[in-house]
Amino acid sequence: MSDEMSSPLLLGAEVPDDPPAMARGQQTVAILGSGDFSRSLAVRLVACGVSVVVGSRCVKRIAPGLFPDAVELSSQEGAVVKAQRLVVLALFPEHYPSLLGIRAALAGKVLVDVSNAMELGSGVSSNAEQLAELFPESVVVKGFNVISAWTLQTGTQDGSRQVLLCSDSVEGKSEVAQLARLMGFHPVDSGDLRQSRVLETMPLRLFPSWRGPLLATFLLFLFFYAYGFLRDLLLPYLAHGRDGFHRLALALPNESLPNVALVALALVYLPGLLAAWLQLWRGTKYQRFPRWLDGWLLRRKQLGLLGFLCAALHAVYSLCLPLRTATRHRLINAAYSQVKAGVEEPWDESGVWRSDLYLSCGVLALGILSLLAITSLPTVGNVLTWREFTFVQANSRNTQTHT
Ligand SMILES: NC(=O)C1=CN([C@@H]2O[C@H](COP(=O)(O)OP(=O)(O)OC[C@H]3O[C@@H](n4cnc5c(N)ncnc54)[C@H](OP(=O)(O)O)[C@@H]3O)[C@@H](O)[C@H]2O)C=CC1
Ligand SMILES: [Cu+2]
Repeated sequence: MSDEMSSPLLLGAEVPDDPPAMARGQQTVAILGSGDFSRSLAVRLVACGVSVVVGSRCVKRIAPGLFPDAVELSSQEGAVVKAQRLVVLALFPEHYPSLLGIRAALAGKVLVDVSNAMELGSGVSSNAEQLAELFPESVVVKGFNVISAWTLQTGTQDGSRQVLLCSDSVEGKSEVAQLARLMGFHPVDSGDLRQSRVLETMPLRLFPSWRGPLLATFLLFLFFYAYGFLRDLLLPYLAHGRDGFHRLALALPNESLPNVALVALALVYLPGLLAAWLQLWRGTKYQRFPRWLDGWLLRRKQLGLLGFLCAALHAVYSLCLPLRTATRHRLINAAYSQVKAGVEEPWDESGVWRSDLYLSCGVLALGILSLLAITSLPTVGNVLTWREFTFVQANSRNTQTHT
């Protein structure tokens, strides 16, 4: 588990901190549309000391009290005229052409497109690119589309602080970045307007970076489970008629899980070694890795967290072992046989030691793995210095020797 970002887009440079051209309170931002997104954004901006004018097709239809008192309501054109530079389009993209009537007013303004794609891999050009074509005299910046109206309103505490921005205009992008920063977000430069194709489909993708690791973990589990089934249940049954099929539900998963955890952990560290080896072999580090390796490197954190999940499940399963009826039965049976055989003190020194050491190693390994998992979370990783982070990551790797 390393500090890798989960998407190539997130690798974009942070937008540089410009000297504030428009300080707090001095700028007026126009928002076109009076729907959910518009309202949430207006509330947020007002709270951050930015003056807001909302442009609606019909101001009278807006319910009183929907927007904070500080927000000025106006016609679409009126709002655009009042805005110094930034005009946020809180409308659905199919309504962009309806703005052609106020094209002259929009000229020279920065249009912030917050829309999302309707389906994956639909058109060739994105909403933002189409907008730029409709309004060639305006600057188009794509952004905020991965932020929900809810996040805008409740603040930025709940994780999603990043605002991905893209535009062909560096200046426009940095103006929007400033606004995002003012609202407490973390603007990230995702490149030129072509990148909007990726940005717009992001909210539609369900855990994109988790799919591969989940599949790998599932297949690994299936493999170890099937192997355990063949070796410990089916073959003894066929060879000696020994019926151990009651182990299918708890004992067998419990034996498969640590194997999956270990292999997943190995898969976390393997691509780094492969990458280093490839760089040495090529004699340069300024060449791109093959796609499969790139994808693998980017998904190390997910693999590691899934490995951690398996290890944690293994711990819980192991704690349940003594609760099984089968265990109780075996215990009573052993006691009975012992009484029958007249044995008084069956203390097995090496067996006792082995079981204690085994459990102790398991607990330690899980503890270290937890540390690794926790420090790989961005919120925790951020409070560690780079040296501290690598120290934890490298040392945990060296001590993972469980089972
Ligand atoms: N809601 C969310 O959580 C998020 C929304 N977005 C994006 O924000 C944009 C707006 O979403 P949202 O606020 O939820 O949508 P709503 O349906 O709530 O609001 C859309 C607004 O568009 C305005 N509008 C302008 N022209 C037209 C027209 N011709 N026909 C109908 N409506 C028109 C209307 O305002 P009026 O009548 O005042 O003109 C209407 O209130 C979308 O592109 C969406 O993808 C992005 C991220 C999150
Ligand atoms: Cu174990």
